[in-house]
Amino acid sequence: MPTFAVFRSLLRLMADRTLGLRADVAASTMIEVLGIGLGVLGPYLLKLVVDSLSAGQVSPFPFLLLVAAFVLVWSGTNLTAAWKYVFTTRIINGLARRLIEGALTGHLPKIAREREADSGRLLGMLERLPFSLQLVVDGLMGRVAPLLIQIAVSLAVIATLAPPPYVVLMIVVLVGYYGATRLSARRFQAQAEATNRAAASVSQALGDVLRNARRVVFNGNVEGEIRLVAHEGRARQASAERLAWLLVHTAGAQYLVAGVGLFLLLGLAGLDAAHGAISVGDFVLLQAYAFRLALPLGGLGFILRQSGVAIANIGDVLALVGRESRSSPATIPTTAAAITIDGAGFRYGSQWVLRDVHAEIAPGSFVVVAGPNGAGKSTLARMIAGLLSPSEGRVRVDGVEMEAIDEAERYARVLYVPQFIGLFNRSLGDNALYPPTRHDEAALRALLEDWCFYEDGRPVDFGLAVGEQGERLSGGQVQKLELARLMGVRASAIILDETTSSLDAPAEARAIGALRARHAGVTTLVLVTHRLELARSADQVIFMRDGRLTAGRHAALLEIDAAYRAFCGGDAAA
Ligand SMILES: Nc1ncnc2c1ncn2[C@@H]1O[C@H](COP(=O)(O)OP(=O)(O)OP(=O)(O)O)[C@@H](O)[C@H]1O
Repeated sequence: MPTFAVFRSLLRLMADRTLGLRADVAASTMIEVLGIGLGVLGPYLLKLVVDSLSAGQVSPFPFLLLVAAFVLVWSGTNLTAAWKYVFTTRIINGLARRLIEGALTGHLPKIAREREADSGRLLGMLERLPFSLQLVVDGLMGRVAPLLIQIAVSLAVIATLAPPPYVVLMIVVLVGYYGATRLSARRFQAQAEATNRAAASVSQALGDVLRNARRVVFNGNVEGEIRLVAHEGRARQASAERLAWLLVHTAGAQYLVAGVGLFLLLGLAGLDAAHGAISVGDFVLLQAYAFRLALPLGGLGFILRQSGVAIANIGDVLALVGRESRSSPATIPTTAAAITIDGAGFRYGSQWVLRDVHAEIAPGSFVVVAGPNGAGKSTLARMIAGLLSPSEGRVRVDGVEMEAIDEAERYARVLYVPQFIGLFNRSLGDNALYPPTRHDEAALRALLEDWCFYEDGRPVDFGLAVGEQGERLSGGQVQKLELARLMGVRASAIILDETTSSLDAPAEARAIGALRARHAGVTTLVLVTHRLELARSADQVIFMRDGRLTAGRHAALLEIDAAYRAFCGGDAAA
């Protein structure tokens, strides 16, 4: 995102009434204006001190008054900088909060839908955001505007005190400085974006290793992974160094212009002062303003280097904000879904994994989707749930194509339970009662105890911290918890993508039996599974192989589909 677009978006957010930052922006601007005023006044008071000294006769009281005023103004200038920080901190926190909320609202649905979504990269991006805002809002926007004002005020003051050639000289120097900066700006921005991408790759690599700590450690590859992360780190470092060198070249050109200008200014002013054309005080004033301009311009170089990467980071986050709006609360469906799969197919990129499949799923029925690994079962399940749009044909729920329905409505109608149930690192109760379940704790506890949540019959502790991804629970317990939660969910259809894979056969039969009884007639249940115990009692089996499907009752499929017979193996006889 171009730098000015980033600035524009940030300014718009600062002015947004709902964000409540207007008062802080106004306060920080007023303090800045005060600081600039004092900053301009300081050198002028110093000139008066020097002039009164050069005049020879110094009366102590007015002189000390002048010195006191100078010291007060000097202290005030520094105090305003600290005072302003209180308000910029509020502005930065407000912006960070809004941007992080916006990015989560906009991007979470994408992460949920797409398997390739990369949460490590996003986490790094959001973690770097407050620091990036600090650099851009406080460092760049907070300094460039005052700097420009300061330049204008300094020029105006010099114009009133010094002969016109000095003003012309200063303008020429500033234009030259701007030109030297502008020349390398494009390369600088491209390199800053590359450095930001390299930083994101480090976040991604680190996130990946941390998430897979067990795989790394148990396979004895800590060294290998550290090397991999270090490799990404070196790439980031190399990119940051290239950025720093670009800045050195830019600074070289800038200071060549500024140095020549300063030499001419001080040289001419010194000679004029020596000849009495200007006073020594005027000379002091000129050099003070010249340095007042040169010092912040020099500091700007460092800010520019840091903020180039920061702007790229903020641009990335801004690009995620508002791509999807926060959905309005969905109406809770009251009838079971009828699902029609009509010539549907799906391809990932150019690779077709499903072609021209047809099936009808009756409302309120229990359907088992079975088939070998990679046959396309999850892909079909995700198409039914409206997470993937068919690449050909149509999938309709109650006669409506899912992509035509608002996202919140879509998920309220058809609830998809993914293959991997990642629990929150919260209490067992928080996970078990996670929305949209409407169960109460007592009912859920009774259910879990009935399903032998603990083999030894221990009471279920709802306050238990389950750990990251629920790792303090067994795989079967996680699935029992999820299935128990679903007992309290109201939806037109629930798609269980291998949600029973860790349960033993009796536990699976009991949990699915309970779900069927609970949702009888009001919810269509679709279970993706490799195990065929439940296929026998299902209202329909959808058997998938090589991206195609056959559908029917278990017994009928055994009759007509040799592949299904082979897939069932020993079960076929049963
Ligand atoms: N995001 C993706 N990008 C590219 N290919 C994908 C993606 N997701 C799945 N696939 C491919 O699509 C094919 C079908 O995958 P799918 O997960 O639907 O199969 P499945 O029948 O559910 O398999 P399993 O029983 O092993 O879970 C596989 O070859 C898989 O590699």
